[in-house]
Amino acid sequence: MLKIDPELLNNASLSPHRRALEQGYRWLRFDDELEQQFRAFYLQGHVARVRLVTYMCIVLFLLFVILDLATLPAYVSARTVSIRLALIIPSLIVVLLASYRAVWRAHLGTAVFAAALVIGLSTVAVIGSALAVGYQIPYEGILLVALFVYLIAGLTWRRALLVNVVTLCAFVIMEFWLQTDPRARLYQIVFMCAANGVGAYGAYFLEHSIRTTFLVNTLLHELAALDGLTGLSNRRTLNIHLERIWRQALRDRQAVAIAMIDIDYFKRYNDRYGHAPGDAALKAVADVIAAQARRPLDLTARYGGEEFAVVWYDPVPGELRAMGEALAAAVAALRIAHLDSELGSLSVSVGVTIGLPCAGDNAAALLRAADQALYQAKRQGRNRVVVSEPVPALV
Ligand SMILES: Nc1nc2c(ncn2[C@@H]2O[C@H](COP(=O)(O)OP(=O)(O)OP(=O)(O)O)[C@@H](O)[C@H]2O)c(=O)[nH]1
Repeated sequence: MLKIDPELLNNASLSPHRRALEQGYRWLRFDDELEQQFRAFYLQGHVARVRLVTYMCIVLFLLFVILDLATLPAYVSARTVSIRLALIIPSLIVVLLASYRAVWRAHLGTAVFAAALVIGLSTVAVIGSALAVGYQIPYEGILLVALFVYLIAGLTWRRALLVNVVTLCAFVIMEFWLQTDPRARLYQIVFMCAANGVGAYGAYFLEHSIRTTFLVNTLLHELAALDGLTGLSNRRTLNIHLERIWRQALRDRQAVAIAMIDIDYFKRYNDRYGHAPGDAALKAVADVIAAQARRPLDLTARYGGEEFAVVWYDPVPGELRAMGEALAAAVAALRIAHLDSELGSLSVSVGVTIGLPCAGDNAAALLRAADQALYQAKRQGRNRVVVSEPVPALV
């Protein structure tokens, strides 16, 4: 198993990904929501490979058809070739189609699972159909299929195990039914079980590592993009997001608004109540701020210390003040006691501004204008909202 650096876990926020890494996933399953995310990640990384492997399989099975026609008596090859052409090749074509059609791609995993099942059972049928007419054909092909299903097909471990257990059962039944040589039967069943053991063991560790990679990837992304204390975006993410939606707003001829929010007298709060309650208050304020920007292109960030930013894409200009006041009211509604503030409870000052992007400008001017509005709110006595004039030349 891959060992995770404990420092990485200590620094990451308490996300479901961190929890999964701490709790482990020896049964190769996460909680429902995380499992869905993992499946999407797994599929995304496997589409190209599954497609390539499917082409290889089609070529391989067509070669088997040629081999059957060249080496087997006609009364045997008539059976084996028809199974390969009527069942195996069509199931592989379905997988190929699912890998190409965007609308079907969500079902690619199911298509591979069904194809693997068809291939496993058809291979048993190929061997059985020959045995039924008294002809022993090499059974090694089915060992190849078992290892292929575990290690190459891109199936999750549980699905690969299910396919192989079903195939193994069918193989054992077929051997007892049609195999007349008890020594051959014993050897073939033992080798099938051994191939399953080796395949299942290898596939387990492979998927465990892929799950670890998925979790660590997400944690690293969180560490780079989010603020560790509040879980909001950090300043770097804010800047990247702002530049991105600025360009989009320029294309769509839409406005962008920013609110800068700063907790009032937070130094006094820390001094009176201590740093840990200060952290808890920051987190509570961050949570209510996060609830004020929910549309896909909106963003809430911790700008630094006790200062936050909210970005709204395409807001209604006449509602800017109301949006700023909603932020301040949501914080006031927390009723966090602050006896060293005139109000007796924690409050925020808010500066809001709006801009309509023009070619050649950038979002920094908007951020500066929101910061100046916040500065004015502080100078005017705190616990208030100042809405600045739209950024000149931007609106
Ligand atoms: N507990 C805690 N405090 C923090 C954190 N980040 C910054 N601070 C504190 O926030 C305080 C900010 O103080 P100032 O910049 O003087 O602002 P203020 O006391 O809020 O005064 P005004 O903004 O003018 O109302 C400082 O005491 C910082 O130590 C943090 O992550 N946790």
